[in-house]
Amino acid sequence: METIKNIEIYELGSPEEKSSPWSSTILILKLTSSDGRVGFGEAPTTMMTLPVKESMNEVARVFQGKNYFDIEKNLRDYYRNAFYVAKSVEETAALSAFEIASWDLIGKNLGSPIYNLLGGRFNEKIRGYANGWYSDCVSPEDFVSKAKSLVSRGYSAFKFDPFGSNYDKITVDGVKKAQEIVAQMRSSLGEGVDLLIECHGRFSPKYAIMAGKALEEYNPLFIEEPIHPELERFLPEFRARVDIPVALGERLLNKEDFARYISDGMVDVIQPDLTNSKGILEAKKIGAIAESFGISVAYHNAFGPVQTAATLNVDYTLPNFLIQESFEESWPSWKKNLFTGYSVENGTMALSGKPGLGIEVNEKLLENSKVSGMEPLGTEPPWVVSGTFKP
Ligand SMILES: O=C(O)C(=O)C[C@H](O)[C@H](O)CO
Ligand SMILES: [Mg+2]
Repeated sequence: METIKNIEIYELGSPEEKSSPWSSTILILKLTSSDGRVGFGEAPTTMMTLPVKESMNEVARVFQGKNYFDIEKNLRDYYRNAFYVAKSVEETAALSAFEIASWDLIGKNLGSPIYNLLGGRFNEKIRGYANGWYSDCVSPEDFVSKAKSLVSRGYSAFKFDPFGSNYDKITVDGVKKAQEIVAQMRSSLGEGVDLLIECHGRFSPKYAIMAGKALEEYNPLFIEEPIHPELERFLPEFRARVDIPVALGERLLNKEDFARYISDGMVDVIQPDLTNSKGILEAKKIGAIAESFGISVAYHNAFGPVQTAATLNVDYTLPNFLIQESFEESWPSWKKNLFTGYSVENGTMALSGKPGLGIEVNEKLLENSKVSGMEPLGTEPPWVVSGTFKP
């Protein structure tokens, strides 16, 4: 029986090269098995780096010495012991890292890419959309100029948050400014490009409807997290009043949450983040739940390279896959060079096809990028693309 022997947690970053404020550090898990194989996982950070890192130490108490093939049993074993915390984002994020690293070991043990163990390549091409590209963009011209440079590199879909510093409420001027940005993006880039509107869950319901209705005529592919996440009971009204598909899911933590949102008519496109919602197998199960309701999947992917590789392995296998988020174009070099094994070219994402996740680590960079703790908060919330939370 092959077991999990060594567990190492790396908090990585670079004081010189900041990444997106919410992921200027990443948490990488390295599992070494009794048969000498190495598997990598990743947990997200945002405002929770240290709690997630501590939760990984808690989860290690369950996974240490276990058979890494026993994905279902090991996660259930944690759940049965955790009692109070099994649905905290810190715990599900920590569990995700161990689950992803276990799959990396499984694929390497069997000599197979993970996607071939989950149903194979239903999708040959994975269309990516760019996020993170619009730092310091305030005017419509700013957004268009940066987007055009990515169009020239093959991207045909762009996610962006055009709402500046509006929060809870939005002013008439704020709606007008957002409308001008989206209108200019549409008129300059044409109908062949998909526009994905990010709200970051910033609005109260009525203001979300006001903002959403102002953007209908530009036919966005979807509008993401229009309403504060705790006010999800108003999403059916938003969907009835605004003729733009609603996307959400990065903050949902398990298949039960997604089943509830879908069956209660709250969402049109789901966006699970498999480093928040317990990893690869849960992501596949969530995708199947959505498929049974005719709902598409566009996995959230905003942190690091192990997350991208794990997500791509699931993307390949989903009949109801829609489009894949990528921040790679805006990553600093330390994050870009940490692993090799997948590509993001001309707006299309692809894995190497090597066993496991399909990626290889740069050991030297792994050792040399160790940091401790997030940088202090700035003048903007850490969840925005830098330089955009402006009136
Ligand atoms: O990528 C997205 O959809 C985001 O909303 C990015 C968020 O700012 C990030 O995930 C916060 O942790
Ligand atoms: Mg989002």
